[in-house]
This record gives sequence, structure tokens and C-alpha cells, in this order.
Amino acid sequence: MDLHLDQITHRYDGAPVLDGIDLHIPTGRIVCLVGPSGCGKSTLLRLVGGLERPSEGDIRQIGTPPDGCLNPLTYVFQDFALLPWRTVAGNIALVLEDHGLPKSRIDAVITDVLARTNLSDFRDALPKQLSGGMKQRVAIARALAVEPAVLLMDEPLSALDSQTRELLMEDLVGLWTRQAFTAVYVTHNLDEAVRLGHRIVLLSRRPGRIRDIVEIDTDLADRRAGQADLEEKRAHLWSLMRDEARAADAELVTHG
Ligand SMILES: Nc1ncnc2c1ncn2[C@@H]1O[C@H](COP(=O)(O)OP(=O)(O)OP(=O)(O)O)[C@@H](O)[C@H]1O
Repeated sequence: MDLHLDQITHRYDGAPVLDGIDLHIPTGRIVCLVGPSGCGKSTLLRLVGGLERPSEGDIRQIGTPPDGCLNPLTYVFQDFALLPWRTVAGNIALVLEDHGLPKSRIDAVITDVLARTNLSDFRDALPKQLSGGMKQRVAIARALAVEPAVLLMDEPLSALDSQTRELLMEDLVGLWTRQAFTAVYVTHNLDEAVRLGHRIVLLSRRPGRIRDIVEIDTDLADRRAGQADLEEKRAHLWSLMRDEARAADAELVTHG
């Protein structure tokens, strides 16, 4: 299922946060949203997920969600959002129980997503027994359990240390390579964006407008930290973001 954003504009209390966003999110691709703090990345993700309605513009879903999809637009949050009193399997079961699936089907889905995320040995563990990286793997497994059409990922690796982030990036690449998923991935981190994004959308400072869209054709599985072609894209994005930060500084001085 593709998503098309047509001229999305959003205001809070009359103040513009996003302005005229046109964007295509193709099936089977990871689209990263990057941009300076407060430019509206999370807001755009909430609009895509239907948690809020845009002040202007349309978000169209083209095509149908995958077979067995229980929740077309599914979030993965920075803070994992696991229930502490439920086991790993129990946390995943939670999102399936509401759909009235038989227990045997729920067990089969849990077994499948735990295998896909290398968590099979942790089925009966409680969140407090898991590291941050493992908790986020559980959150990703839980999101995959509903066969989403589009994963909406809001800074999913930001709470993790850099080594764990690297491991999780490798896991996400492995997951995508084995079975391509569609994602909108918000991040501050340009290294993450160039490792995981097929398309990187740079927003300007508030109100967020599309400043640039960078496509990266290199297969996810062939990307490595510090690789020359990725470095070039990262440097390009950073040069544009640095301009935004400078402009923001200048504005503060002007109005201060
Ligand atoms: N519910 C709300 N009501 C009013 N203003 C809001 C609301 N949600 C967000 N904002 C404002 O909208 C702007 C964009 O916020 P948003 O969180 O989308 O930005 P962001 O790019 O994700 O920021 P960051 O990178 O710091 O997480 C900010 O100025 C924020 O204060």
C-alpha cells in the first residue's frame, strides 16, 4: 500500500507547523524524515498515522494492505511502550487479542515474529530483564505481528547507546532484506537515515517544508558505516541542515 501526501499543511492555534508537504511513500521502501528540532517531523508522522487530521491537504492510501493485516498504520516509539507485567510473548499477544484470533493463531504469529527478530529465546522474559536494545526488538516484533502496511517509526533508536543502535540498524536491514516492509522513519541522526533510508526527506525549520529529497539506490544490505557514497549523501544533508541552524540563529538575533 502506497501513501500519497498532497499539500499537507498543519497549524497549531493558527501557527503553521507544516507547510505544503507533497510526498510519496512507496510500498516496500523506507522513507526517512530528517530536519531540525521542532520542524514538524513527529507531527507529520501523527498525521500520516491518522492520530490528527491535517489543517489542509489529503493523505491517500493507494492499494490494499498486506494479507492478514490487522492494523495498517502501526507505530514504533522511542520509549518501547511495553507493559512491564507482561512477558515478551504477552506484550505481543496484547495487540492480537483484541482481534478475536484463536489462541493457536496468536501463538503461531508470536513464534514467527520472535524468530524474525531473533527473540525466540526470550519469549517468557519480562521487560525488566531485557536491555534497551532487546526491548526495542520486542517493540518491533509487536509491530510486525499485526502485518502493518506501513510502519511509523518515531526515533526508534534514539534511546539506545551507539553500539546497540548499530546492532539494531543491522537487524532492521536484515528484517527488511528478508521481507521488505514499508516504513516512515523519523530520526535526528543522519547516519541512521543514510543506512536505512531509500528516500530521505529533509524538512526545513518550522514551518516544515520539504527542503530536499535524497534517493539512495545502494541496497540496504550493501551499506556500511562510513561508506564513501553514503558519506557524500550525509555531508550533503548536513550542509543543508547546518544552513537551517544558522538561519535559526540569525532569526533569534534579529528578533531578540
Ligand atoms: N499538540 C501540539 N500543540 C501545539 N503545538 C505543538 C503540538 N505538537 C507539537 N507542537 C509544536 O509543533 C512544532 C513541531 O513539533 P514536532 O514534535 O512535530 O517537531 P519535531 O521535528 O518532531 O521535533 P523534534 O525533532 O525536536 O522531536 C514544535 O514547535 C512543537 O512545539
